[in-house]
Amino acid sequence: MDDSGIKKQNWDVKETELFLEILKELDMKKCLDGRKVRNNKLFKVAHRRMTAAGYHRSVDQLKFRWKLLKSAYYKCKREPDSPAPTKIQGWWRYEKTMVAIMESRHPLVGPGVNSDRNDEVTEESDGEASVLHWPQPCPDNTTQNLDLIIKMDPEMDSQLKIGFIGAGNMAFGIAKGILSGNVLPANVKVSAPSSRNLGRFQELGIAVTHSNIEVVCGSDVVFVAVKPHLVPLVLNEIAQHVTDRHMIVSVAAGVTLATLEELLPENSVAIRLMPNLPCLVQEGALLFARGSHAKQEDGALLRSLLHRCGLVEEGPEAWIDIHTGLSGSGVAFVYLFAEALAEGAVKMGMPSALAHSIASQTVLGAGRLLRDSGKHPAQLRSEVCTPGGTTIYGLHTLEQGGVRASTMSAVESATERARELGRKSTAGSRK
Ligand SMILES: NC(=O)C1=CN([C@@H]2O[C@H](COP(=O)(O)OP(=O)(O)OC[C@H]3O[C@@H](n4cnc5c(N)ncnc54)[C@H](O)[C@@H]3O)[C@@H](O)[C@H]2O)C=CC1
Ligand SMILES: O=C(O)[C@@H]1CCC=N1
Repeated sequence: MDDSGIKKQNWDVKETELFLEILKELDMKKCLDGRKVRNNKLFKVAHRRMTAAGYHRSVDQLKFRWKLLKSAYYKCKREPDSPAPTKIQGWWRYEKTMVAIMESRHPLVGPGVNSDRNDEVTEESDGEASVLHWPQPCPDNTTQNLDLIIKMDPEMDSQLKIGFIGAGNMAFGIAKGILSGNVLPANVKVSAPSSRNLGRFQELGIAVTHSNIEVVCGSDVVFVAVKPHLVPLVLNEIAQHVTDRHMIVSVAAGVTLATLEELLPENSVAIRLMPNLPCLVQEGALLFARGSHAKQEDGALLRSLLHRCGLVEEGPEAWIDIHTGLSGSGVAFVYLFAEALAEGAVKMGMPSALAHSIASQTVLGAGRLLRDSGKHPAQLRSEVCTPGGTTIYGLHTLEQGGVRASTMSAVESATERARELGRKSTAGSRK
């Protein structure tokens, strides 16, 4: 076979970064066990995702690129002080992600272990790109992880039918996020009693109806996005149409999995999700908990659907109310702070429009730096403070106003309120 096309590839930075991010997200450490068939599946998923992003590389090209990246990683690991040049141009850009990928599979690559450090290649050398030599079989959960990856295959998302009951702000935020992934607008339907909010969904190409039952009958995944007190009413209405085909995802604050499961037919797959409004701009923070009949792969499917909405995490149900206070409601606390920042500037004489525009950019920049640097907020705060400078004077004033205690109390109150709504929904569902 002529493999010159495999060896001579010009990869640009963005493409390589995307490839590594995909491998990291697919958690390849758990999936590659040296068996060619599994490697192939993993690289096929990566190939589809790269293609969807506009990068057309064959599976063999991806494997060869990965082999070169691994080779560079081992070179640097062997000679940390003055690594020999690698065959990867601009290697330093990728080193951090490679370390994250490789070192998360630490038990397999540590010193003295039969690691794959000897399978280095250069672009001119061996070129046996189709077999990756992984050191030893992964534990038995490999098959399960592979199932998860296959569930997360974007092609699968594109075939799913998604329904929303309720056409409010949160349904719109999630729908926008989902559509920026692999779900097609033609596969989405939303219902609400009045047409008032439906227009903006139609603008996205989503079908609309006034019938909740129509949404359920035409969907695999149904998001229940009505106000919490309406959840029992809606679930009573749709229950007899819910089958084992469905995954019912409630975003209602406080409404517990126990309530959802009580109102749905036996063995229904129910998930409790707490999103937040920045899903609208794909910067949401979402936490979900699975009901007693929702399997790990149902969680993986939901993650895959929502991955463009922002950060998606799974946790025990007890954390959902806390997340509601921290993040579902927390965005409103941040807006209050942004508004107050701007008003402070207006008070000092700046035009309002400019003050608000700078306040929003300040919140955005502070948030991105906090997330991307991985530093503790106190560390970043100290980096802004010059001794005797302006910031420490301002911080002193904030502390005198009790901003820290009142923010903590705000999260606490919102969490408690979510718990209270949960108790009410449980009582309501038993009536
Ligand atoms: N807005 C937010 O930032 C967040 C909201 N949530 C939760 O999301 C849910 C929805 O909240 P929002 O979107 O803010 O509310 P919203 O008031 O904007 O939307 C509610 C929608 O439900 C529709 N509706 C009312 N009765 C209905 C029925 N019987 N059948 C079908 N649709 C019906 C309304 O027409 C409206 O379109 C709530 O349970 C809330 O706790 C969760 C996280 C954040
Ligand atoms: O205020 C509420 O009840 C909803 C839940 C979290 C954000 N908004």
